Amino acid sequence: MFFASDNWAGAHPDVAAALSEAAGGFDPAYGSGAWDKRVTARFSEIFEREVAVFFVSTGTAANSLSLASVAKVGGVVFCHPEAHIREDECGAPEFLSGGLRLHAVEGARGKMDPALLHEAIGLFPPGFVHGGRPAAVSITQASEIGTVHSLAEIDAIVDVARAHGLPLHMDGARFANALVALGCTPAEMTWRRGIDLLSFGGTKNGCWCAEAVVLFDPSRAGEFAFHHKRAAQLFSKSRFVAAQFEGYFADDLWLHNARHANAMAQRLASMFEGLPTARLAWEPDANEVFPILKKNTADRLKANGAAFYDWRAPHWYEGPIGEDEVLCRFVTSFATREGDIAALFGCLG
Ligand SMILES: Cc1ncc(COP(=O)(O)O)c(C=O)c1O
Ligand SMILES: C[C@@H](O)[C@H](N)C(=O)O
Repeated sequence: MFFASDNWAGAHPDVAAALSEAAGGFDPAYGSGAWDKRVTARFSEIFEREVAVFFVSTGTAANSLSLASVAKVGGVVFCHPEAHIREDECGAPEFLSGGLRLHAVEGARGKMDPALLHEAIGLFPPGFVHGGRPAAVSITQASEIGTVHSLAEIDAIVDVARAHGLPLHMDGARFANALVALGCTPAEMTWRRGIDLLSFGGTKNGCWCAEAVVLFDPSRAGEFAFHHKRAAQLFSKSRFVAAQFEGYFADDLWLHNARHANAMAQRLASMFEGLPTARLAWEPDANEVFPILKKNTADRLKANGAAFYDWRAPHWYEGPIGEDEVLCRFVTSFATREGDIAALFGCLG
């Protein structure tokens, strides 16, 4: 009954098979081999335009290098207070960019409020060296609290960023989950809306260790390559990341995995809503479920072997959480089975 994180799930057998298949023979190293070229071409097909792709080891690396590539001296990146780049990357974006600062912009359900974003950017008037200067805007899709920006919500954020001449980064650690939740195309959810740089995550959705930075303006690849190498993210045997993505994209496995994970989250959510000792803090849009449980219910689930996290209530969340209650996070994945959910609730009798 593992619901702590989709990071706990293993690799999908088809991705594992693709990796094994790539083990034999020789192929040029450092991103210049046949696998690399094939997978870069596949990314361009998926996004319906030529893109530059750089494999990295973690989502933190993808986020940090994306932001480093648009950094300026005294630069400020605008993101939600709960953004992973601000809360869970130990200063890597700031460090790898040579000192970018992250400025939090409030908004409900894990998504920045465009009006507040416009206001925040205005706090940094041109030439006011003391405060620094705007450098980029970053959104997370799907968000850290399992919500998904609608296309209109992305447009509203992009409009503000464009009005101020700022590039847009998307943290897509759970990109596939958001994509299938919206039912749109990868292009519609990214560059056609004005997204410039994408952290594309495969690890949580069935890969062993496969993350990538996707540049929708391939002319930026030359400069990005130096950020990538300096951060020690240029894999010598990059074919083994490429091979994972090849298996991941084959027969739309990535979309099937994400649809399954999201469906399991919906199932989990409906089960919580049927419990007298639980209620949903907010509806899940993707594969993360946030119920408020009676503490003794949470304790019983853990005592029976369920793995999930207690979660700090976001400050935009106004719903009451009683003294005898706790907000929790349950994450589903491609590997979650109906039986896992039945077992979770079975132990409550
Ligand atoms: C929203 C989000 N972004 C990025 C990441 C990347 O993190 P990591 O560096 O652990 O791969 C995670 C990890 O779970 C995440 O939840
Ligand atoms: C750091 C932790 O939050 C991780 N990103 C997860 O979602 O499980």
